[in-house]
Amino acid sequence: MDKLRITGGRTLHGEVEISGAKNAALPELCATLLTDEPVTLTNVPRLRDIATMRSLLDHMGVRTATHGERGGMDFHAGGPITPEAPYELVKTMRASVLVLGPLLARFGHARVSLPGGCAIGARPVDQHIKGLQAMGADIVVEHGYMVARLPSGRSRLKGARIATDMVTVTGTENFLMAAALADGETVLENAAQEPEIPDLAEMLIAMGAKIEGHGTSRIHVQGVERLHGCRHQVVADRIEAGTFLCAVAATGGEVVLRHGRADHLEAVIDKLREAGAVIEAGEGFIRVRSEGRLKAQSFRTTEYPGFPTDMQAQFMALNCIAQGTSTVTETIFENRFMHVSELMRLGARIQIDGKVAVVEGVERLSGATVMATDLRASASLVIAGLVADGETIVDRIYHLDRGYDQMETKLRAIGADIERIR
Ligand SMILES: CC(=O)N[C@H]1[C@@H](OP(=O)(O)OP(=O)(O)OC[C@H]2O[C@@H](n3ccc(=O)[nH]c3=O)[C@H](O)[C@@H]2O)O[C@H](CO)[C@@H](O)[C@@H]1O
Ligand SMILES: C=C(OP(=O)(O)O)C(=O)O
Repeated sequence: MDKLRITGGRTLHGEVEISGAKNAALPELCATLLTDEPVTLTNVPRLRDIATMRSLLDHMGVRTATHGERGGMDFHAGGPITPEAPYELVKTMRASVLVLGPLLARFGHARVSLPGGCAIGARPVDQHIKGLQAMGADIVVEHGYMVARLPSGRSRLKGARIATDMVTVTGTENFLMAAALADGETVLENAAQEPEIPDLAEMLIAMGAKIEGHGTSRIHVQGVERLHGCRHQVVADRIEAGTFLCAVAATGGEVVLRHGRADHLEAVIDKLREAGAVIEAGEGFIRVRSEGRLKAQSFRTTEYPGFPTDMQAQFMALNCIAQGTSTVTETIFENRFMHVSELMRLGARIQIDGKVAVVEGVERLSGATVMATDLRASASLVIAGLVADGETIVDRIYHLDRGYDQMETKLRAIGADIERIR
């Protein structure tokens, strides 16, 4: 099993290219199921989750290929498609639930395994099921599978008003894709506004979908009978960019993130500035400079445009060595503090009380062997390892490979002492 060996204490200098967003690319790969014409995506990141999603599409009969362009991938769901997502292929990736909407919308039936258990919380899919039922689908859960079909006599989902009990990102994406091919108008109330949603909507519009209001909490979709092929560039990964910003802020140094979108990261950038980092941004770049000890920042995770839960662990690593005491409140997932015990093995002082972690900044961390428990927890341990004295070994980095495109190569290029070992 791969591990990372990090020797801490180096400042970071240079440039990093930010990859395409995992959380935009995953629904966009699923959207290729909506048409029998070829679709080209560019800027698809090289990640384990993308490879898993590609295997799932291959299994269904979609022809997939990579090409020379940066992150270029071609998809063609023009032949016979088996609308089934087996457990073996979906167990490691929750985003596999995103094939349900497109399969139902185009083929009228689907059999999709419930996604596997996830360390950060229970993560039910009840809202996905309820919303698609409101669009006329019959869905039963049996033997661990969602078995969905249209009632006899119907060939398309029907437009509906869907108001979810909470804001759900992949739920909104499933409904968008399903509604694009439905009969009539769908209105999504309480829709997620994360930048990955408008990016998916832009792709669907390029395929011929009629969508308005994406990027707000109310989205209108006028269903069309068929969608055509398109070419779409995956938006830059705001969480990868935020992770590098926190890494440089914590270690000190000056780094430019190419393709970074500061407008998608305002909540994180505001906190980094308050902490003392200097951040400038322009068209397609973000520059971060940091020296000396930062001031700890309290924050609370909320839906976009609030502070993203996917940046909580990385910012907490920074708070561990900042001056002062901070509170970190996690409101989205009930079990997203698993990095805390590992950060404490490096010398961090943290106490958890329900949804709140109280972090007392210390002057230094000291390297140790730690275990990654989930994707962003892994990134927080890497940041902590970069600032800790001596050697840190981060074990189980298959979590990191799910969502970061060559993280150690990018960090080494800006001066980090980090290597992958087996
Ligand atoms: C592939 C992808 O894009 N993943 C992101 C997506 O996950 P994902 O879309 O799975 O997260 P949601 O926005 O759906 O989850 C928000 C909350 O709603 C709950 N919920 C959700 C759906 C449902 O049917 N029932 C239910 O109870 C969840 O358990 C969670 O507590 O948004 C999360 C919140 O920004 C991010 O952390 C993930 O990185
Ligand atoms: C939780 C995450 O991803 P997923 O929803 O794919 O598990 C994440 O990207 O931080």
